[in-house]
Amino acid sequence: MRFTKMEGLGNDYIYLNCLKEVPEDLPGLAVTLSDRHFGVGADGLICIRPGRDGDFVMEMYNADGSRGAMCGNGIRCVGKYVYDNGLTRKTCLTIDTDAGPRSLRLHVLGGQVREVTVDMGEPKLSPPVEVQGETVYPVDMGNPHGVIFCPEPEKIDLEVRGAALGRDPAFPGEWNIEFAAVEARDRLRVRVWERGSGPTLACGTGACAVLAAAVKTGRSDRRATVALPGGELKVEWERESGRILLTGPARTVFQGEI
Ligand SMILES: N[C@H](CCC[C@H](N)C(=O)O)C(=O)O
Repeated sequence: MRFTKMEGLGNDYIYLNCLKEVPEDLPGLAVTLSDRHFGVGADGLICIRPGRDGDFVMEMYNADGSRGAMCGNGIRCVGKYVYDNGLTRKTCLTIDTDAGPRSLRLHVLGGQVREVTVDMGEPKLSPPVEVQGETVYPVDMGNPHGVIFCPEPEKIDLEVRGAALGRDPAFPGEWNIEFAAVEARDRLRVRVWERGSGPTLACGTGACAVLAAAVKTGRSDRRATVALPGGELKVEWERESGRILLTGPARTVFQGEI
């Protein structure tokens, strides 16, 4: 089986072209291939399938085999994959996800996609909750996030603190947890613990969740740069449409066969 390893700000997934056939036991395959010692190594597995309402379907699995409803870094790489591999010539396309269809605009340079803008839809914010002594801002980006503002996210032990919060009974089904510092009204610094994958170098839906919570609480403007360990994402929460636009890179690392 051929695969393509791709990354968006170091949030790396293994991509399978499932347009014609779908391997059995995708959750099990996600676990096996994501292993960074005995497998290919990744934050999870993404299968590209024929579109339902959109042009293609993105089916995403975390490294522990659990299904993810939406993936901001991953969907940018799906856009790059289908264009660079000649599966589409469209630079504006729709990708179906478990969280619903998402529109992409591919920025092509030299015949290859370098950067992608994704319409991530409308964030759904709930009132803050006090959990384990933290004020957590729940934001649904099609997947569940808990945002915590703090002065130095870099000092957080994500394996301990992120896991404990993400698995708190207050958050049914486990949540993705972001620790965010506000550097300026147009710049946020974020560290992420992802359910099903652990600490990651970046999280696209998480970056959107942080911006939404920061705007809602008066901490930031509607357009900001979100700086993560793997790099920077541009995020804008449009006042008119109420939707969040996410812009960032997408890169192919290597192709392989298993
Ligand atoms: N890394 C992804 C988010 C994965 C979320 C996944 N951990 C889940 O919700 O199960 C992103 O760039 O948006």
